Amino acid sequence: MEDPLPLHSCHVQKSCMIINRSYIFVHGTALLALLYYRVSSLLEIILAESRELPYFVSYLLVFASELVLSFLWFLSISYRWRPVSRSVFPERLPEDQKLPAIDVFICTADPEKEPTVEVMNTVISAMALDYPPDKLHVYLSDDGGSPVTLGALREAWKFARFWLPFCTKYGIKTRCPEAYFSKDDDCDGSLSRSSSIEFIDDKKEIEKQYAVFKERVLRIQENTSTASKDHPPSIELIKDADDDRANQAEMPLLVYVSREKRPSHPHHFKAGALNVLLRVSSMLSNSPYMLILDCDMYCNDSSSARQAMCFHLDKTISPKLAYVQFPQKFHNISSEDIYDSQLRLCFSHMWYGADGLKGPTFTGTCFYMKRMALYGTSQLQKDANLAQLQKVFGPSNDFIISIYQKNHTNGREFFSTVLKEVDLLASCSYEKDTEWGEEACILV
Ligand SMILES: O=c1ccn([C@@H]2O[C@H](COP(=O)(O)OP(=O)(O)O[C@H]3O[C@H](CO)[C@@H](O)[C@H](O)[C@H]3O)[C@@H](O)[C@H]2O)c(=O)[nH]1
Ligand SMILES: [Mn+2]
Repeated sequence: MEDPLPLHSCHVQKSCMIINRSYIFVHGTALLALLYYRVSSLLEIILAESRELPYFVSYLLVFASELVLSFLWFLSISYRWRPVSRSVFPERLPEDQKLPAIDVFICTADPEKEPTVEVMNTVISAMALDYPPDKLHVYLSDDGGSPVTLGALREAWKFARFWLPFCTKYGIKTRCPEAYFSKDDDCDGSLSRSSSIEFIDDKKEIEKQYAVFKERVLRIQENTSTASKDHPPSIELIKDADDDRANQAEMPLLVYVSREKRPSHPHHFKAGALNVLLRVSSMLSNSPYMLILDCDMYCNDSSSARQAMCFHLDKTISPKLAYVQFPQKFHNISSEDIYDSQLRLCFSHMWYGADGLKGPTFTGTCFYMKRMALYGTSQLQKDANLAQLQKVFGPSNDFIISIYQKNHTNGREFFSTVLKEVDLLASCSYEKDTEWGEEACILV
């Protein structure tokens, strides 16, 4: 059988590489000449009979600082040595039923510091990714255990019921509602022009729904108490009031997860929250890939999941690939951004160089991760017994089974049957005396 067509291609940016290497050669030669000059002058000073101590010390300090700067420059060569760019071919991906499932992990901690409407926009944009809904599972971790976040998430689900079909019907590109409605043009969406009158009516209607959604979230914020550092685990499957399963099948799974927090136990901030999501999701969906997002991010390209799969499913690189990192784009930054808080240098330049050597740097958000890469199972002996596995992964046998099972499930059907196990996996003492945080974990 013929090899399938590659899902992605990688090109070395040749002209850029030639310019970079010429520059490295010129700069490197100048540096070597400078170092030669410094060393020989230093020897002259040492050998001279009338040596002035202050002059000698200051010369030494200047030389030391030049050595440090030269070393830093030397390290930066790696970003210029072999820049590459990659193209993806999502049209070559297998058909929807054969695509692997994805769990989306979103972390939030405090509704007073992280505006709830924005957090919900992140959730909605993830639910609206262009990916089969039965293969998409969105988990919101709420470290504050706040009724505000839970109430708002229920409202987000209700709004998503209108928003998702609207995006699909008109091929909307910007699937974060706040970003979509704050744009002036009506041209987002491949089908918006062809059926313009219907589109304008539908857009007005969905805009009204969005205003209602925001209003309800603001009302929830007025009436309920906020974040706490001392609360039991609480996991809820978000669904319609009538729980009509057939109807809900068109929606991704949406789960609220608030892990147990006690002042006496370390919670390891975002990394701790992600590790809980890793365990809890293994009981409900166990998807082989995960998208990790901070609560102030949104998916600005709905095709990102399919693009990521072009790398994860490409047999030429997938065995060695742990994550696909997307760049972060920053908004609301001062127009006088003199320190480049947008990190443009990183995303538009350094990553291409890093990718040409070993792969781009991990930024802690906006990446599609392979679940198995986090469990560290390759380090384990093949014939490890249950006691050894519990030492690594903790006391839950169901969780250990899920690691080796590898098949994806849809927790909507059996949520109530795994609730007890899920509570154990989200408890604050679960990782005690295990290798979580060392061998099996997310560290961000
Ligand atoms: O106890 C905590 C603390 C934070 N978070 C969440 O973690 C994310 C990042 O926290 P934030 O305070 O916004 O940190 P930043 O400095 O903005 O984070 C940047 O830098 C971190 C590493 O330093 C990365 O992990 C982040 O992805 C990156 O956006 C947010 O969604 C928080 O809600 C939790 O879930 N629990
Ligand atoms: Mn942040």
